[in-house]
Amino acid sequence: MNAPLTASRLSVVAAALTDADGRVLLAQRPSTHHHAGLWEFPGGKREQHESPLQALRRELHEELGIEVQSAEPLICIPFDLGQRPIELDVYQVSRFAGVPVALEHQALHWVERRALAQYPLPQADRPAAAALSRPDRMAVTPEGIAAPSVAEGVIGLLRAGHRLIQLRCPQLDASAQRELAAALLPDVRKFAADLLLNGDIEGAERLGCGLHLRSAQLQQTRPRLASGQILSAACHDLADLARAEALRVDCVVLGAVMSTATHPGRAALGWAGFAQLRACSSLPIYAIGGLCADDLTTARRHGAQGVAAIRAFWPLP
Ligand SMILES: Nc1nc2c([nH]c(=O)n2[C@H]2C[C@H](O)[C@@H](COP(=O)(O)OP(=O)(O)OP(=O)(O)O)O2)c(=O)[nH]1
Ligand SMILES: [Mg+2]
Repeated sequence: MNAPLTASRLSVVAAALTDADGRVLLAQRPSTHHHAGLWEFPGGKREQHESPLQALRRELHEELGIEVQSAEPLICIPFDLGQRPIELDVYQVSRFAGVPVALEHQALHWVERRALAQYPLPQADRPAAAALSRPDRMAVTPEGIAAPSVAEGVIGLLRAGHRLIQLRCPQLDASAQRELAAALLPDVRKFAADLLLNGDIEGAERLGCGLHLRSAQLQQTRPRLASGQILSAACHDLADLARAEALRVDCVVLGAVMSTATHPGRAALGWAGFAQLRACSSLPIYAIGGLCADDLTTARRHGAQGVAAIRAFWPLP
């Protein structure tokens, strides 16, 4: 199945305004507008003669009565599933003059980042809410190394600031991988991080940790996980993304974006191919395949939550 090709997307700019406590401003759309009553990031359609930042300044002046002083690109989300394909270009704005007033919206709320997903948002905004509240890197453990070295490497990842780690140990049997996860969980929790157990549904259910579904497991029913247990899934195409969405996963890993030494035979999506698939899903998506931390800016520009990688993040030689 191919993603539908889109000649042009409507260019929309929006702002994640943040206050001194890091909360984000959500605005309730007017009752007369498309998506009435849903909560959004203030902004609007970019006019032809405008740059994204000029459009953002104008929209925030019109809608909130504030003057933007600086804006950093957060994520640019191509999204083709709505009434009209859009490209939602979201900027983080922490410096502005004035106090936001609802000049066009029904209401304004300053929202804790973790609570953003609890608001009814337009589908296209879901990846932006995730970009504001979840890690931009997923570190995956390398195969072929002994359990003590995996444990040492995972502690190194936590110390280096990684907060989302997928434990993938095809060299161990399922019970040894589960044992390793159980031993690592106290440290993972101490760092307020999440550990995703690769492929072991029963293990994740028992240990109360996260779970990363292999693409071959996407046909199954939703695992019984509590709301704090992150569910992610490996996806390679549109059909995988649709199944992951039906399973209500929290995020997916999509690739390969670049061809890699570990999967030489698999055709690479390239960033354009990645964005085309991204546009057909409302899930937060980590890009994988020949990528490293230097690719984070490019990843965000193509609508990715961030980058997933094995060797690029692994702290041991
Ligand atoms: N501003 C904004 N628009 C969004 C978000 N998410 C989302 O799907 N959209 C869609 C809704 C609209 O179809 C389109 C642009 O919205 P808009 O209604 O704000 O446009 P505008 O401010 O220029 O308003 P108007 O001139 O049409 O009255 O983008 C979001 O977070 N913020
Ligand atoms: Mg608007």
